Amino acid sequence: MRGKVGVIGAGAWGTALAQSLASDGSEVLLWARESELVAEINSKHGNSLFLPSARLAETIRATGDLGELAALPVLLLVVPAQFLASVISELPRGERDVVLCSKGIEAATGRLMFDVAADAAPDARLAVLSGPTFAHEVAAGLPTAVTLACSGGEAQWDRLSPLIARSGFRPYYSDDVIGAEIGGAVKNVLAIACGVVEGLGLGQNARAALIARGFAEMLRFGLARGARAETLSGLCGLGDLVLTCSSTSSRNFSLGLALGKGLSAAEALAGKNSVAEGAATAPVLAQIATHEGVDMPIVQSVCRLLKGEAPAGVVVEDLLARPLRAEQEADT
Ligand SMILES: NC(=O)c1ccc[n+]([C@@H]2O[C@H](COP(=O)([O-])OP(=O)(O)OC[C@H]3O[C@@H](n4cnc5c(N)ncnc54)[C@H](O)[C@@H]3O)[C@@H](O)[C@H]2O)c1
Ligand SMILES: O=P(O)(O)OC[C@H](O)CO
Repeated sequence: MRGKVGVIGAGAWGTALAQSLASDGSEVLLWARESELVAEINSKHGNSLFLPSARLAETIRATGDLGELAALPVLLLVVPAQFLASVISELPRGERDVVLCSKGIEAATGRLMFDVAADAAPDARLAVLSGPTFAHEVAAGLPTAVTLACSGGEAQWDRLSPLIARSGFRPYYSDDVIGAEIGGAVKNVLAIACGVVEGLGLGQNARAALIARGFAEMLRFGLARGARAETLSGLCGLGDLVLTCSSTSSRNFSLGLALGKGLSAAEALAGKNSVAEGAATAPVLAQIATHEGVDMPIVQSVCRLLKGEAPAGVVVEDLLARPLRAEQEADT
C-alpha cells in the first residue's frame, strides 16, 4: 500500500486508473462531476455511466468537491481535453505533482494539455501519462505499459513511478512531455481514419498502409513541435496508434467506422456520453499543420469528413490520387 493519490475525472479512464491504483489496497480519492456517480461509486462500488464492466475497490472514495483533493501531493488529471482548462482552474493552487492523462489538443487555442495546465496551474509539477490503454482492460488488471513523461526529470520519476506502477501496470520513463502528448493526440485522429477504411470495407492492406503513413504524419508533426522521434516510436506514439487503429473498443475508431458507413459526424456522435477526442482534435490539428507547413494529408482528410465536405468514398479517392512520392520524402 502506498500514499493516497487523487484522480480528477471519473470517466472510463479516470475510473480505470483509480482501480489500478487501488489494486494493492491503496486509498484513492476520485473526483466525479456527476453527483449521482459520486453516490454510486461510494455505495455500490460501480460506475454504470462510464465503465459499467468494472467492480471497483472499496478503497476508492468518490467526491464532488475538488477542494477535497487539494491537500494531496499527487493528482492524476483525467478529464476530456476540451474541459481541462475549466476543471484545473477550479482546483486550489498549490505545489504538487499533476499527471496529465488526457489525449487531445484544445480546439479553441491549439494548446497541448501541458500548456493548458502550465498556464492555469503554474505551481504544479507536470507529467504526462500516455500509451496503449483501453480503460476496461486496465480496470480488469490486464497487463499494460505506458510512457510516463516527467517535466521534472528523474527526480519526479522517482517520486511518481512507485505511486503509479502496479504488477499489471508498468510505466516507462521519459522526459519528452511534448512527444508523449503529441503521440496521444494525433493517434486519435488517425484511428478515425482507420475506422473509415474499415467502414468502407477497404481491407487490411489499406489499414496497414494508413497506420504506416499516419505514423509518418505523427512524426513530421511531432518533430516540427520539438518532440523526439524515439518517443513517438514508443508506447505513447506507435504503440497507441496500433492499438487504437485495430479495435472497435476504440471510440475514435468506432466514430470512423460510422463515417465510413455513411453517417454524418453529428449522427455518429448523437446520444453518446463518452468522448471521441479525435473529433475535436482533428480540425485544430489540421489548422496548425497547415499554418506550420507540415504535410498531414490523412489528418486533413479526416477533417474534411468530419465537416461533411465530401462523402467518405470521395475523400479516400482524393487521398489515393495524390502525386506519387518517395516514402521518406519530407520525413526528416
Ligand atoms: N477511455 C479510455 O480507454 C482512455 C484511455 C486513455 C486515455 N483516455 C483519455 O482520457 C480522457 C478522458 O476520457 P474518458 O474515456 O475517461 O471519458 P469518458 O468518455 O468515459 O467520459 C466522459 C467524461 O467527460 C466528463 N465531462 C463531460 N462534460 C464535462 C464538462 N463540462 N466538464 C468536465 N468534464 C466533463 C464526464 O464527467 C466524464 O468524466 C480523454 O482525453 C481520453 O482520450 C481514455
Ligand atoms: O477509445 P479511444 O479511441 O478514446 O482510445 C482509448 C485509448 O486512448 C487507447 O489508448
